[in-house]
Amino acid sequence: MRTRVKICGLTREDDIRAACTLGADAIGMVFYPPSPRHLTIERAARLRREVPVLVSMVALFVNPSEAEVREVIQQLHPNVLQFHGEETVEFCEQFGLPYFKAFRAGGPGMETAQALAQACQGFASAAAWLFDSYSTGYGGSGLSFDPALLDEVLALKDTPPLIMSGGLQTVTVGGVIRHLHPYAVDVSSGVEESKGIKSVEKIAAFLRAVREADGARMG
Ligand SMILES: O=C(O)c1ccccc1N[C@@H]1O[C@H](COP(=O)(O)O)[C@@H](O)[C@H]1O
Repeated sequence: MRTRVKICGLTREDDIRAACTLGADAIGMVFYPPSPRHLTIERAARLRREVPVLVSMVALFVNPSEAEVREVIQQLHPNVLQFHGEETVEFCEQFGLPYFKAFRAGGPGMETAQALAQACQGFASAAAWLFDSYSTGYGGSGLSFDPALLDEVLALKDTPPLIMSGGLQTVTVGGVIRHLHPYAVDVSSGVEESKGIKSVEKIAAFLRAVREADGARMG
């Protein structure tokens, strides 16, 4: 199966058009005010029109209120919700939409492979488990993490699909795909010129690297 690609933290129409034209499977929009990639509902509504049918729009939150999530759902009709904070499983499930639960590997309560696997198992209803590095800003940091922290997760049976993120770049994504065989990869900083400003060349190179790694895996 080919590796799906989510490009996250887009803030410009041109970047969304380019990412979708080049073959991204999902576009992430950030609804977390401290992030330099944060979008207001009004801005996101304009960007939403650029996401073509059959490409997923993922709405990313960090410890949001229920009302904030409902407002985004009502106004923007995301295909998937991504929860990147300390949300509970009950909170994530209540919206009736598929959701990705992000785990910040190496962070509080997830310092070991065993603790990380235990944290994940509480979210069996997630559409995917997403693995990011730990950073005080919650994500989009460009930092990677030690893949050994995933050892126990990879040994689990019947898990939701796994999405790898955390400082992925064109030069590193191939190795991640070859070693971990994730369902998808998620990138933000690695395809940017500056925070929130994507580079079409970097997006193209990243997608090329994913296809090359998939080609090598499938022989
Ligand atoms: O993109 C952000 O600004 C962001 C803010 C808060 C939480 C998560 C955020 N993005 C997610 O972070 C990871 C890793 O990003 P990077 O490639 O290391 O920059 C990714 O899953 C983004 O969806």
